Amino acid sequence: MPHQTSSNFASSTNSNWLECTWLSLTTSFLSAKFSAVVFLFLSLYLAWVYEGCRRKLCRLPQNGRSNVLKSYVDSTVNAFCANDAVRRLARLYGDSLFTFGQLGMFAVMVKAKDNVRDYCNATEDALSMEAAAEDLLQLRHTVGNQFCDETYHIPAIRQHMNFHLRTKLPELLAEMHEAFRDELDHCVSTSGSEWVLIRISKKIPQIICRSNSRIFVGPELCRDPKYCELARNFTDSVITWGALIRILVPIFLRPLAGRIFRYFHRHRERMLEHCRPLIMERMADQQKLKGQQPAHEDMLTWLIQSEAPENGHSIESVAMRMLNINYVAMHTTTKAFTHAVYHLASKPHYIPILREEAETYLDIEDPTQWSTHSLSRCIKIDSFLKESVRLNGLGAMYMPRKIVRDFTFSDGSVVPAGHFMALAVIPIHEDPIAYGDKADEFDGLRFSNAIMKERSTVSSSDGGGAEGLEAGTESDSHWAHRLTGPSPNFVTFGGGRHLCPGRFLASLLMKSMLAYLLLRYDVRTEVEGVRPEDGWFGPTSSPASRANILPAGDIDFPCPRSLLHKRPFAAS
Ligand code: HEM
Repeated sequence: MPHQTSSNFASSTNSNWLECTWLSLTTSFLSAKFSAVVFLFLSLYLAWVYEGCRRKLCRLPQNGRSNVLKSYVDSTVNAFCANDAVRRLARLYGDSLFTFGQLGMFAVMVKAKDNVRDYCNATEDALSMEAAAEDLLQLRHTVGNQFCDETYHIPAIRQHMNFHLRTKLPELLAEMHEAFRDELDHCVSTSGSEWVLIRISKKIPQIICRSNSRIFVGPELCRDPKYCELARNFTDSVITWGALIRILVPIFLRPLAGRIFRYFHRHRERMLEHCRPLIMERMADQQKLKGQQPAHEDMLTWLIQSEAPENGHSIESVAMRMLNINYVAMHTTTKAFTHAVYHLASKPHYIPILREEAETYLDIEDPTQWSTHSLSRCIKIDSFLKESVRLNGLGAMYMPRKIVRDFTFSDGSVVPAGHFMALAVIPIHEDPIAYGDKADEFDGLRFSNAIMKERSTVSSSDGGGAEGLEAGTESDSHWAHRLTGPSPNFVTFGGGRHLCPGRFLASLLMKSMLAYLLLRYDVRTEVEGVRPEDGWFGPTSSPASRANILPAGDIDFPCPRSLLHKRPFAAS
């Protein structure tokens, strides 16, 4: 190996040093140039994004928005306190439209009574419910086009299900009765003397799912635990993942994220697996009977009887509609009823009042004997449920719509296309003009008292005494005060074009369940008189129990549970 001399070494070190210096000078010059270029592009990009956001924001109503940065910060902060933020903005801007930010998404909020009317009556080509659902929940990616495009489940509910509710009620009640027994009776004391802790939020979804499914898919499938699990959890997973995809995933990656979601959950395939034999049976039924009474009167039959979509009633199509019906029916009713049970458990002075009404109008020994007529006479139970959903709903932004073309309200306010709009349900439901000074306080008999007051006014002006209008009869028309009666001041079931067609079923089931609970159990919250607080994330709220993450057996866990105590069967 040749040895390097010191002079050689010195000269080579010198030349290396020069080379290195030259190289590092060039590199740093180039990297400075490169950094400058990167910096320039980044600044331009940020300026472009800023300008885009500014333009996007500046077309929205001035109320509720500020400069770009603050608006985006506010929209993130609002995600953790949507209820208080909406209340504050509504107080600040009165009846005017205002902009409400939620995790980088901005919606124009509507509150004034006349604006609510315009909003509810707007056509789909101006304010689109479907586009809003697709966009906000990414439904096309998470559940596919067929789920979004076909809508024949709406006439199936409106025309067939509602028509058959009266005759299907005994089945619904029988299933509810069985479900209550299966879910609660083995937990509660049979002696009727001890209080037993029950995590009621785990029980209510099972009872509602079984009862609804009894008239959707019949007696076998409604008791299948795997089917019930699918029917119960579908909505929550679609809503949660849809929102996460919208917030976190860039547009071009969303189809992939949707595929991954579908691959893991397999909602469509599981629904098909469960329903295929039943749908085939109903289809064969339809062909044989030709106009006669079908052997199975349930939602699957009603779907097949509804006007066929473009590609006919394929098995896949009917299964998708069933999935869609579970999507709208289960979590709404579950949340609404859980809220009501928490109100009842924390305000036990209502129990004797409501129980007395149930004992007066309903058969206390056999709930399957209850009829739509006898349930409609229970106006105090109806009122209690309505008051509960008035104050504790599904969230802060109701009936979201995508603005397809610029929309003008009758008061002249214009909102630009491309944005979202929603009803500010909290200030609407807490409006002192509609509900008086104590609008934000729970008064379980608010609506039944209003009905009684109107009745007494009508009967005294008739001069006919009380006999003209027997308390609790169906002959009088006080529908505005009923749970199912929509108005611009009560939008729990929506209003106008998309008014909930399932509200009669939801109301019947919730009234039956509350009456059943009152007739058979005592109920109170773990901490007496304290209603478990609702959980909020983003614009959605849930009864507190959703935060319930410890095993049900852990009775020391301080999260909300209800205490149920079995009563002797016919005790008053
Ligand atoms: C307490 C329970 C329920 C609540 C609070 C509720 C609430 C609502 C609301 C607010 C809307 C209007 C949505 C909008 O305009 O954006 C709606 C629509 C709808 N609901 Fe319900 N709902 C309940 C139960 C049910 C049940 C049990 C069914 C089915 C049997 C059902 C089926 C539907 C359908 C199909 C629509 C869409 C109607 C249309 O687009 O024309 N809902 N619901």
